[in-house]
Amino acid sequence: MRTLTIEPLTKEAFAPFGDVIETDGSDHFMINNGSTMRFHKLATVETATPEDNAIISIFRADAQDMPLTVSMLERHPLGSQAFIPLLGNPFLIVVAPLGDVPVSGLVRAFVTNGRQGINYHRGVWHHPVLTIEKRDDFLVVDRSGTGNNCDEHFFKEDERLILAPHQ
Ligand SMILES: NC(=O)N[C@@H](O)C(=O)O
Ligand code: NI
Repeated sequence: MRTLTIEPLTKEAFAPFGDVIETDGSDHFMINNGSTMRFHKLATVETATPEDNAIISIFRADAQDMPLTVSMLERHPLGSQAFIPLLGNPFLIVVAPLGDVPVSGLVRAFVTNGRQGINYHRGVWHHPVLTIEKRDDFLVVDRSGTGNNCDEHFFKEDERLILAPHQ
C-alpha cells in the first residue's frame, strides 16, 4: 500500500479539488468605514437545483487512529462542502480528482496551517473530515436538498493507502 505524501496546503496545489479559505495571500478591501478588511468571495457554495439550500453546520470530529488506512473516499454530486476550523488547529485532507471513481494513484494528502479552511468543489472525492487533534470543531457549509448527495467508493485492498501524519 502506498503511503501518502502529506503536502502543505496551498491555493495552487488544491486548485484541482476546490478552494482554500484563508486571509494569507487573499485579496481584500476595506469596509465599515475602514475598520474592517473584507476578504471577499473566497469560495462559492455550489448547489444543484433552485430548491436546494446552502446550510451552515458545526462538525465536532474525533480523531481517527493514525496511521490510517485510507480504504474509502466519498463525494457530494449535488453540491460543494466547506470545512472551516473553529479552534485554529491544523487538519488533514485526502482528495482525488473528479471522475466516476477515485483513482488510487491520483489520491493526494494535504495538511492545513490552522488558519485555513477548504471548500471541496461539487463531486470532488475526499475522505470524511480528518482531525489531528483528539477532538476538533469545524464550521461546515454545504448543500441541503432532495436526492442522494453522498457517494462512497471503497478501494480494493491493493488500492488502499496509508496516511501517517506523525511519521
Ligand atoms: N457525512 C458528512 O456530512 N460528512 C462528510 O461529508 C465529510 O466530508 O466529513
Ligand atoms: Ni464530505
